[in-house]
Amino acid sequence: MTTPLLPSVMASCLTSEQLLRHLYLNLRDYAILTVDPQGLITSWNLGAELIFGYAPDDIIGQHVACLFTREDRDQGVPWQELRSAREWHRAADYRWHVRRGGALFWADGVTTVMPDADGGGEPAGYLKILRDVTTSKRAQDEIRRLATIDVLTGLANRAAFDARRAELISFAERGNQLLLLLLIDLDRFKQVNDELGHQAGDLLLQLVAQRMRSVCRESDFVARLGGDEFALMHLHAPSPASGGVLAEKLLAELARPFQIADHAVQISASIGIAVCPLDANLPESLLRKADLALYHAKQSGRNCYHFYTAELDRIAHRKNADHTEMRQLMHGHRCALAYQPIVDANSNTIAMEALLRLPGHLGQQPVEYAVGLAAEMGLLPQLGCWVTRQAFAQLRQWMDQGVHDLRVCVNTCAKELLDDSYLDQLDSALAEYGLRAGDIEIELTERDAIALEQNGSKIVDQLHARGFRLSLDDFGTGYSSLSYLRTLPVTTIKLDKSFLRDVPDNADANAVVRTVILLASELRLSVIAEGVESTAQADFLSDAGCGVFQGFLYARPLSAADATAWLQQRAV
Ligand SMILES: Nc1nc2c(ncn2[C@@H]2O[C@H](COP(=O)(O)OP(=O)(O)OP(=O)(O)O)[C@@H](O)[C@H]2O)c(=O)[nH]1
Repeated sequence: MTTPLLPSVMASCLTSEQLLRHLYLNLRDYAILTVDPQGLITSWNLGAELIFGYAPDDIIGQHVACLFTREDRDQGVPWQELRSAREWHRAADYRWHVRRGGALFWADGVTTVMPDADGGGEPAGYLKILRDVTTSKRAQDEIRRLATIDVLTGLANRAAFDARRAELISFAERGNQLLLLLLIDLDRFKQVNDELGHQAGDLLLQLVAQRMRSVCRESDFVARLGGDEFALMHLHAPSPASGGVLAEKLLAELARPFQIADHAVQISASIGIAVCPLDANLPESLLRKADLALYHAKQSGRNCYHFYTAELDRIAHRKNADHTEMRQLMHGHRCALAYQPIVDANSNTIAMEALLRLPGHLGQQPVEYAVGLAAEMGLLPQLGCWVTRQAFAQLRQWMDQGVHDLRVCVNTCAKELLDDSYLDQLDSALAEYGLRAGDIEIELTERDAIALEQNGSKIVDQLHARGFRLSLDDFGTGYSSLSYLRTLPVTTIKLDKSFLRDVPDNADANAVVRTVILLASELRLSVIAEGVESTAQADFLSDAGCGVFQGFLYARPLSAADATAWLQQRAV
């Protein structure tokens, strides 16, 4: 509603007193009132009447405090406002006020002091001007609320969680209380989206939010941090262990099937718990520790909870250091390959297995650890490509030096083979070094071969079709599922060294080895015996029909230079 203002020509003809009087009487949107030094209302304009609902006769002579809420009155706000106006000449009035009948409205106003006529001593009174801005206040509050809630579930969102976490930590510290932070991440939620669709996934998240709320107390703070990750903060915990009780309740509640359209969906969750102030008393660090615990719960097989421990921090630091080391190794090309000869019954070297060697801490770990780390960091294609090219370059060099009938064996894993660029980089390395696919033997473990098959990958067939030799590494340590031997297009099995431990002194061990060799021969597969350490073992294997060996009896893994010398010596 607009206030009818005087036309400027007319205004210029008025005295200031007339102008003020006109405004006082006509401003309908603004409440203008005066109060005496004691706070009693002395005048009341039309705007005040309209906004507060009191006629002048009803209100003049009342204390201005009656226009304030009960809480503000209890806290002395009306008197404080007059005091501030006296000390600072004005006081902002931006708060809830009370209309006649008790309804509240949000006021935007100011209280100023009116000096007494001779300009000194006590003020003559106060002038208060305000307007009703409830609509815009509610709109602002709604905007603020929307900025702090997760629209899908109605829980607090990440921003609200961050703000509240800091507040609760200081409550906990001031009140000597324990604050539990639980991070909850649904397990394999992606599958729900993939199988039932995104809408069903959304509905599930909403139902999960409801169940979480049902497990918590009113005073607990529950938020959705994003995706399928939730957080719960619980103040006044009687002990750190109560976090475990709460986590178990949550896990049990989430384990009950969710009805989504026609489907009863069964899910689980993993939970990480950190306790303030025992684990951390800074918001970021408390969150990081709960996150480490959650990561550990996921690593431990999911559907469980885990508390933060200093050991997790140590592991995380170690992992961080390993990540840095791996990045530096890849960047500075500081990896190397060693080569272990594979010999036939006549002691001819028929192949060299390329083995990755890393310096530093990573070098002291099993090679699978480094490979897993590279996969985690997205560096596996780069590492695999480096190994392949290095091994191919070495074979080329040996061929150029006159070595014939030698293959190089390169180890791979399912993750590497599943990378889209794998075949292309193999092809281009073959072309670059002028090699044939038959010069290369690709080794993968049974476990990896099965993982590839379960993944629906055709890569093993594609490698076979291109003419690469394929061998099943560490045969006998994985599933040893004989049906895979029939279906996988492998040319060779590498009998794991654990088979040879008691050969030839133990009749049962001998029987197992003989049987595996016989089976391979029936399936027209070659067998390479790994880990041959004694002539007695070699003789036994030869008698059993295995004619290809690898092990310390012949040679340990050699540097590239030593492997070259080995080959030259053999040629002589
Ligand atoms: N329906 C739905 N899905 C979402 C939403 N936000 C994220 N996601 C999906 O939630 C999944 C969360 O991924 P992760 O937590 O890494 O995967 P996960 O399958 O739960 O696997 P783990 O946590 O390792 O057990 C991703 O597939 C996201 O695309 C959402 O608002 N609605």
